[in-house]
Amino acid sequence: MIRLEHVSKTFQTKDGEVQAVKNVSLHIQEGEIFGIIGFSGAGKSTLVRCINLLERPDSGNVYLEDKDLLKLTPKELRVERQKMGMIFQHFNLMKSRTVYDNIAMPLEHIGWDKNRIKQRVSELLELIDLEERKDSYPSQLSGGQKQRVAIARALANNPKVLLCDEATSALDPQTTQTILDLIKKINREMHITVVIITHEMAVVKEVCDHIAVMENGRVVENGDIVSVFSDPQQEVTKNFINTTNNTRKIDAFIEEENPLIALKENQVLVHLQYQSANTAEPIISTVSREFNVNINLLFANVEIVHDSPIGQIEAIFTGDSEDIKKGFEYFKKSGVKVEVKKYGSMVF
Ligand SMILES: Nc1ncnc2c1ncn2[C@@H]1O[C@H](COP(=O)(O)OP(=O)(O)OP(=O)(O)O)[C@@H](O)[C@H]1O
Repeated sequence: MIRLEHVSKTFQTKDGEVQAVKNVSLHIQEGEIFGIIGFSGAGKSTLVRCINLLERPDSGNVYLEDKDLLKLTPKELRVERQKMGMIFQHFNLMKSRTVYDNIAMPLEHIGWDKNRIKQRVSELLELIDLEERKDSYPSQLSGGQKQRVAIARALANNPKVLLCDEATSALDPQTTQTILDLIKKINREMHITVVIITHEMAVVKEVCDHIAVMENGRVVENGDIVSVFSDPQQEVTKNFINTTNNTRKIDAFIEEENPLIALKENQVLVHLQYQSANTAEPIISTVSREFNVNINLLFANVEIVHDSPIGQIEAIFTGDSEDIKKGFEYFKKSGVKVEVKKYGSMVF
């Protein structure tokens, strides 16, 4: 649906050149919700603006349904752009226009007649559940309501793609959830491909099928959401994942030599990770029973990513080193990942 090939974008500033996007290639499939995540300044906004050519890349190609957007005439590009709606962190609504008029605006621009506009706007007001607020002005709406109006405006012209630039970053968690539910509904029921850029892992975890992680203008990791969550490769990805759970607490405990994890000589501190297919409890009790290893759970966390539970456990194992090793083998055979975080004084 959308293909970026070797896209780069550099800005000239008074302090010199800023390479915002460096040689990025991505393929966004039709019908998916694709998340682009990265810390502030990673280049996410610039990249997403290269998709609809709000920013023109310096080099590379941008394809929408196999059309190379950079090769189109201005008139052809206007037609292709209509296939992409966009929403923003601060909604970008026209303050002097009512909800109805904000949604109608893109349709007026392309010359629809009043009756056709009226019918389309009422469909959209129903979709966003704001029929009774159609005569309100943006200043009379909450943040979540404003974003719903912005979504309706972005969808007015029946686009095939919805680009969301930090669309929930200005909203509280509960309102974020209602906007994410609406985006999911639009994706599933209207078959609109969605690209979400965000710095919030919780957003990605909730809605995305696929994720690309950006750092310093590059895409450093890219894959389906469950694979990236269950087996992150890059440090930056691990940091993002840890923002949604408490496993990084254990690293802080290790760092500060917290007494909670002071180990005796026959103990090790272990991180276990498992997926839905291998629910941990029976495996833990089997290892404990069969290999005579005492397992004391410190933290446990289960993330539901795309309806698939991914569990993380921090535990202290106590026992003979040979038995603990056999226990590790049993976990690995059962599909549970094992990482020793800290040793007592035993030798493996
Ligand atoms: N129009 C511009 N002119 C000059 N520099 C720019 C421009 N737009 C972005 N940049 C710079 O490019 C880099 C990437 O910015 P970008 O906004 O794409 O990152 P981001 O990941 O979206 O971050 P944020 O979430 O903070 O918006 C930053 O160093 C930024 O200062």
